Amino acid sequence: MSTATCARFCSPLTTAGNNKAVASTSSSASSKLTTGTGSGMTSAATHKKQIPATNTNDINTEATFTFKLGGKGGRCNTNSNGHSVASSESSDPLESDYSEETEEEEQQQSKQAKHVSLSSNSSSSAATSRDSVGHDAGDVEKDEDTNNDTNNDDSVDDESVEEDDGNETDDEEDEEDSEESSSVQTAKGVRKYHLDDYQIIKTVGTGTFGRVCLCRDRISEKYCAMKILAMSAVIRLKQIEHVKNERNILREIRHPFVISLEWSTKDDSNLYMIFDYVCGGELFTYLRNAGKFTSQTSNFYAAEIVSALEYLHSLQIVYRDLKPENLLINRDGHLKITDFGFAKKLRDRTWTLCGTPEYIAPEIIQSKGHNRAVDWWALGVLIYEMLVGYPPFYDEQPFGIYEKILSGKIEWERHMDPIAKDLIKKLLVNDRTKRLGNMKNGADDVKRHRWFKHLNWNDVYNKKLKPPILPDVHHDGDTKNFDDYPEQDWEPAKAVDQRDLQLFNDF
Ligand SMILES: Nc1ncnc2c1ncn2[C@@H]1O[C@H](COP(=O)(O)OP(=O)(O)OP(=O)(O)O)[C@@H](O)[C@H]1O
Repeated sequence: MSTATCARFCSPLTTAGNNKAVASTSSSASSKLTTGTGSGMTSAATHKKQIPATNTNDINTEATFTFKLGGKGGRCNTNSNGHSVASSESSDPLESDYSEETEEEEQQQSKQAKHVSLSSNSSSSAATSRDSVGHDAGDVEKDEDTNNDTNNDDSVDDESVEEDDGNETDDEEDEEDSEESSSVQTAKGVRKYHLDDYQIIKTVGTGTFGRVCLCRDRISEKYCAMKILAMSAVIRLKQIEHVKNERNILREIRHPFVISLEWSTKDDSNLYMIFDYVCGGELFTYLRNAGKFTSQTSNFYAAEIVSALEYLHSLQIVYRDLKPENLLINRDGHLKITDFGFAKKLRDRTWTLCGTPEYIAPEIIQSKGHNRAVDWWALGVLIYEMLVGYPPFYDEQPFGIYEKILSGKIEWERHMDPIAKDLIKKLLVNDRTKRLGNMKNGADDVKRHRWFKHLNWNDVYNKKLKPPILPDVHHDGDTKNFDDYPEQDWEPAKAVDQRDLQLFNDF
């Protein structure tokens, strides 16, 4: 990596509903790009914008694959606050990758996509970030995928149509329950949940549509995290189906390294999701503080992610937003993957452009249609970033990042663990049918790689490995590992009208 800088754009954040930027006393609201060495950074938010400087003498360049930058590709849009979100060009707020597309629609998309050049808007400054980007399927192209992709026997791609993974997991809620309360079967019997059960304590994170607050369940006295999404913002940014996907998928899954959704509800202005509170903060912060992780530390986190990805993929869920910002560390030092905003259930491929520029797989950039293989690609990027301190494909503009991803050139640190390097190379394979994890043995191929040779995977799942980092927390509700966000700026979201409310009927 020839440049020492990496743009980690931390965009201004919206308060729930009023679309007003949270006062920039929160350092994460500033979007200045900085150069750093990993030391001397003062807050988690500052770390978010820095990538340690590279010693250019310490690297050599090897091409692991070569691919010509094609003329087609996707465009990343950003909202007015700088958060990158699904395209607002889609005409229908309900249109999304959740619905099954007809052949005619796909042809139409293909035509539209021919007008979308990779360079078009992708260099928007706001998208120069590690924010997730999403793009409605309506603007992307179905690729015939006649590449050598289909020639490999190990390929798990088939030509089946993407599943309508709509709200098939929805349960009918008890009709007597009001919007803001519902009865849920718990281990201790049926519990009638109500929003008033939760005492909001402090904001610990903000996102595109609202914020995440530490709160306390007055009944169980447990700390939890409440994600509050302003419906008006979700509608405006055409993210209705992504939010429903997130909730539906979270309701279906349970895994030691995946965030647990306890309950979800809505009123006439917000959607609410209640999670376990993960008090250690983001892996991202620890990585920026350390500069880079040892092979052993990286191996520990990678193993927990492999375990989680294997589980998600077994349920045909592709996660699509793997990055250190979405990995939280629990009090016990184990990981919890959070933010399922781009997760999707699918049988084969999907065409929605989403992810985070540095972590996006080539087939997403090329609008080839993508599947679970994108998660294995992102794992390769993540392992590299943990070991080196910055991602393998970096540029100040997304276009530059995409060019590098497609070029296949990776700069390797001279003293990098050769076995880890071998795994990364096998994950960062442009041809997804030859990518480790996406071949006929699935996750087993990754689990059997030499870098993981010493592991007993049952021990991984059962949290028997010793975590390399134990967060500094004094109690379960400790917020010291999160930034401070000004609470006084948080104006209540405005209620949406009945028509808009109906869009969330099944939430
Ligand atoms: N269960 C949790 N426990 C502790 N902190 C959490 C939890 N869930 C989320 N957070 C914090 O809140 C932040 C925002 O959460 P999340 O990424 O789910 O929101 P989002 O609206 O989807 O964000 P974005 O718009 O960036 O995708 C996280 O980065 C994390 O720091």
